[in-house]
Amino acid sequence: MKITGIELRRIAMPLVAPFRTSFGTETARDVLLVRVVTPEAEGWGECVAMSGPLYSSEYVDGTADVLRRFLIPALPANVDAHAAERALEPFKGHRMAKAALGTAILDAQLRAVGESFGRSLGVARDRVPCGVSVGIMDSIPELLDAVAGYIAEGYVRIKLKIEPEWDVAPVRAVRERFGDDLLLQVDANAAYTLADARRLARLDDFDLLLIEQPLADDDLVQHARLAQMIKTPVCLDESIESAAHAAAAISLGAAAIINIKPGRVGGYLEARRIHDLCQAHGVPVWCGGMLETGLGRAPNVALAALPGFTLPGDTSASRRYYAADITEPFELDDGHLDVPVGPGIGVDPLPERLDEFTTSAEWIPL
Ligand SMILES: O=C(O)CCC(=O)N[C@@H](C(=O)O)c1ccccc1
Repeated sequence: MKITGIELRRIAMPLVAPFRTSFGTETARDVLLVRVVTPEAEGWGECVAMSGPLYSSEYVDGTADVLRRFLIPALPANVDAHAAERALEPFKGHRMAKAALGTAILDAQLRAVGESFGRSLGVARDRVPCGVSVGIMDSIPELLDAVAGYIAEGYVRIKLKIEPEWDVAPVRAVRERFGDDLLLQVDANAAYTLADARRLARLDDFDLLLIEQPLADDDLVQHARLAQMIKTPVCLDESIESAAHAAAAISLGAAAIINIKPGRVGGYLEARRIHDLCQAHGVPVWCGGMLETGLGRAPNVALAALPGFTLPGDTSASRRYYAADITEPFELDDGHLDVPVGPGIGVDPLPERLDEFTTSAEWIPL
């Protein structure tokens, strides 16, 4: 495929409510979108990097810079998703930037031949069960109201953000209010250390599906030690940036479950490799979220339909974060989202909505 040019478009998307995690509070997303233009088709990729390097080392201005100065100029004249992945290999890290570019190329490539993303992955399901992520709140009554609302909307799994001083009490309150059958898990975003093991072991009383990223992103050995000290299965997110990381985590016993986020691991080709590796080792995976707009949500829902995704992911409806999405909104139906069936990622930005949220647009001719 010959790329005519690439657009780097920034949009500002207000969140319906502040979203608080152990590393900060989001009230709006400053999103970088990559649009790849070829004579046959256009493709879109959403970069999941946050405004600041708090979830990972990447941040949105940095991804735009590395795309403009290094990644885009490195693309061969004739490119497809695999060739692009090979061409970007020499550049260290910047996986979220690589993922956005690679996804836009993959989307254009699939649209050009009329193949859906799900079909290209070989998924066998046409819809996926959806979980929802619930931020840290100011009080437990407020948390219980929020959880009640999401359960009423049909979400099949609740994930609670936790941090020291907001962990055992909120989890106990949710368990007591909504019963033992509720699929419930927690996400610490690396807020604890091994010194907190005894505190984290108190969560074993609540039959959680998993505890996500309890310790530092760069410490598989400590996670393996913690896994020996608590009953709740350890799930890794920030620690897993590649199939090699996943293999190391599995062999060390640092992860019983893995959260796959295509943006975090450099794109959907690597996400697929991690899925296949985990399936070979009997390690369940689920699809994480980074507050994506519909452009990023669509390929995630297709990915989540692969057989190894046996746990509900953070593939929530658009309305969980946005009053108005830049695509037709993803709507929950009986706790599920339909896998898009159109060519490529299967959704298109709504032009007037996209323009409404655009803060900058830069055209890079190739
Ligand atoms: O549903 C979503 O898209 C968000 C799910 C979620 O909780 N994402 C968390 C995470 O650590 O996984 C996150 C939030 C904000 C920023 C980065 C990551």
